[in-house]
Amino acid sequence: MEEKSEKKSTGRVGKWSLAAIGAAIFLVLGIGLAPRGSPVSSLIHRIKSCYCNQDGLLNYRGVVEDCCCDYETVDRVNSEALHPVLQDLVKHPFFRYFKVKLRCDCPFWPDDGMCFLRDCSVCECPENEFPESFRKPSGNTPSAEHLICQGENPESAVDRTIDAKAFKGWIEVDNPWTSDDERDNAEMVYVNLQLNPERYTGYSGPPARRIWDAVYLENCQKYPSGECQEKRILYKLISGLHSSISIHIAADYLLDEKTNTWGQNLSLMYDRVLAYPDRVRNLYFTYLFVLRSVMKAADYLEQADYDTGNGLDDENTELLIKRLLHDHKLQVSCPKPFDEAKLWKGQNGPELMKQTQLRFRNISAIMDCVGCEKCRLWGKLQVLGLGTALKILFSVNSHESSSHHHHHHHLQLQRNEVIALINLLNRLSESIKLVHDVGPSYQTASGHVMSSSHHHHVS
Ligand SMILES: Cc1cc2nc3c(=O)[nH]c(=O)nc-3n(C[C@H](O)[C@H](O)[C@H](O)COP(=O)(O)OP(=O)(O)OC[C@H]3O[C@@H](n4cnc5c(N)ncnc54)[C@H](O)[C@@H]3O)c2cc1C
Repeated sequence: MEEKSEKKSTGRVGKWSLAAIGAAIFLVLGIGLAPRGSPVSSLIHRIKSCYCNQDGLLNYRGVVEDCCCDYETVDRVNSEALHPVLQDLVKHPFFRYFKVKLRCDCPFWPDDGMCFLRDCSVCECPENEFPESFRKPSGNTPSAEHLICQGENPESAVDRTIDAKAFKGWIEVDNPWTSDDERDNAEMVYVNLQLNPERYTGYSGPPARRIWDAVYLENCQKYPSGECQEKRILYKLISGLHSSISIHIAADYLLDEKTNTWGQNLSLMYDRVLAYPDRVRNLYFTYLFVLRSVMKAADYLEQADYDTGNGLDDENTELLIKRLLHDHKLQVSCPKPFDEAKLWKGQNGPELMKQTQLRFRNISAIMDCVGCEKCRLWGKLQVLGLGTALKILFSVNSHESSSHHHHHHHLQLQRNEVIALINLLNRLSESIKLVHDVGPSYQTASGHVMSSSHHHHVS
């Protein structure tokens, strides 16, 4: 396998050099000839924001499309400021427990074999592992029948061990962008996200492909060039999330099943994401979009109640949230990562928004059809996170006053939405860092398909 990939990657560098020369010729000719505002000039603008330098390495420069910050700033602020804070934050009790309906309740393909595979490991989870106040809303712990729906690989099962105290004081409110409802308590279980990292699970082939196809083909097709921002947004958000998922699979991959060796599979990262500049650009877009929503909800997030009954941890959570929201580097170099006020303004604005909302709800429902439990967990969490970002940016007070003060007066989030939002931002932040750190090194070391320094054995 290694040999095959080596050959592939050597060929790739050649292809990149040719692509670089081609792009340079195209730019030189195109800039002079294309009239302003024409499709060609918009294409040139896009190519200008991503080009290959003299070494043939892929390099991202300029402002991230549809956003307000450039690639270098995103990389710098992310690595130096946001990534370390987010990594710390998601380990705290408030952010590590996610309430989720894990039952595979697919409304689209009821006969999907994957969804009926049962494994009773969860039955062993003793009821006293759920803190008292976790159990109260639903009356009792959900039955094993309700809890279970996992794929055939051991890697795909969700570890449901719980070890902390409860949350309180959060209001349960609607989100017009998503289909799951936190109030649907009978079906919900709590999952410790730290015990269930998003990584390789072996979920692939036609079942996985069917999900992605349904997401893209039925709900957010790739837009033709020249399409308005409102029509691009959903595709870009999902594509950015898809890139992030692929990067996490490649970053934590089962390299050798026999010895249970996990590590980075850089050739996979390249083949699935880095080889497609569009997918990388969409990752940056999604990151900035979600980051903007967090910044817009700053007042709300700062005043929210992070009490889980773990004194010092909860105080730290509040401090870290403040640090994230008021980071000096971020405020100075990227104060408004995305400008949501520009959207839905035209005559068709409200109608387009309604369509986008319906499509997003559909995508959210499709997550119930993911036939691998761990993938479903992270799929649902991240789609809820995106839905929360969309709600913050577009649904709060959209028909009333748009004044700053008014906006915050009306914003209401479920605890679970906040958990999903911050965990999503952390996942995207990790992906941005991985692309930035290992992308160029992979291309330089063209013969090495896997990084040998990152392997680890798990017993
Ligand atoms: C919601 C969800 C969560 C998942 N989580 C996990 C997980 O945690 N661990 C795990 O091992 N597997 C997970 N999977 C499976 C994983 O995403 C892949 O489907 C699987 O690894 C097979 O990959 P593939 O190479 O066939 O391409 P896929 O990733 O399945 O892509 C399918 C097609 O979509 C297009 N495409 C790919 N990437 C992009 C992009 N960024 N933007 C636009 N179009 C794109 C391409 O045409 C590609 O052929 C998940 C799947 C889903 C649907």
